[in-house]
Amino acid sequence: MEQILASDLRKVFRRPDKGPGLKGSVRHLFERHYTETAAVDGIDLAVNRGEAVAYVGPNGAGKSTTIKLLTGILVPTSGEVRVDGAIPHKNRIENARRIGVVFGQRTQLWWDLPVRDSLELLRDMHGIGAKEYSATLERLVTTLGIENILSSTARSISLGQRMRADLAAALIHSPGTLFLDEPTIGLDLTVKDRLRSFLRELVAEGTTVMLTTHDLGDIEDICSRMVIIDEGKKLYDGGLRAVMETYARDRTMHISTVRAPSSIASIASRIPLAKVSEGASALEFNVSFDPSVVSAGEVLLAVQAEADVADISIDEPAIEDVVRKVYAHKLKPDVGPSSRADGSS
Ligand SMILES: Nc1ncnc2c1ncn2[C@@H]1O[C@H](COP(=O)(O)OP(=O)(O)OP(=O)(O)O)[C@@H](O)[C@H]1O
Repeated sequence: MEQILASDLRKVFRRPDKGPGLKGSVRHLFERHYTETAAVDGIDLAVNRGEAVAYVGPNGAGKSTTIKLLTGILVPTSGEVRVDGAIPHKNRIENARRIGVVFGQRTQLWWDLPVRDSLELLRDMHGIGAKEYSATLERLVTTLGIENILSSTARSISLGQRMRADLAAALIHSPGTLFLDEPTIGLDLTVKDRLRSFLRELVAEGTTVMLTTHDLGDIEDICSRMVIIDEGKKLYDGGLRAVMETYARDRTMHISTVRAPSSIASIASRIPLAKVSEGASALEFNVSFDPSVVSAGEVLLAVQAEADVADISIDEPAIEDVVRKVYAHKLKPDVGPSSRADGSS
């Protein structure tokens, strides 16, 4: 059954178009001009229960606006939206009881209250029974590792701790649908891993997750389906694997050396399956490779045989590049939950 349903969903923002200075403001009083932006422009979406969907696109594509429409924060200009059977902006309280929301940049914790008090306030707001509350709290505290921050105020904890506490706040009422907007932004790798594996567990248990992120690692770890939007319109809806294998394969290793390598060509000849290019200075160069063909370890061994390596870093493809490539090559959309490109359901 579909947990999230959007049909020809549109949201148009209207901004006053004033000329500069006082003259512009006065003229606007008599002659009103507006600029309209269709932030969400005819989106159709059907997400099944227990599905984890990555909702991605470049800056300004309309992701946050869609999430706001699905969570009832915004009212659509036209079209239909339903989450777990309810119309979010018409049944705001009912909807809030059934969904969990994490906006990575904001917190729903009370800033000056201990985390435990915030969770208790949410318990009262959602009318959760004592037994159910203590069982859910115990699970969240253990899985998210937040025992030692329960008595600290949200103001006084680190970003990683706050994100985990925020996730606990979003899940304290055991929602069936979880909306996550950049949930791992600014977190270190250990905390990211912990959050990602917890989210995988929830999905396996049947929670529906809609994830907005610029982090390809989040997407690969949590989701099996990807929806790409740009300028408010859907560009791709289908299996994640098809997109990743076609457009997000290559990694780039940036290498800096103690002495300038004698020849880039001789490095390239050792790793014919990779592409070697010059770097920003004579002491740097880059190797682009497909990890399914040649591993990072093999690349490094080949490089070390020719150059005195001082430091390396490896870039993952940016989500913006993936979107650009999907757009440029028109990867065939595989719309609909029952016909994923990678066969997942
Ligand atoms: N309240 C608003 N009033 C006017 N225009 C808005 C408003 N909110 C968003 N927009 C515009 O709608 C478009 C989509 O914005 P939105 O925040 O949904 O994009 P996004 O995909 O979430 O971007 P980002 O990745 O930068 O967060 C943008 O052009 C933005 O300027």
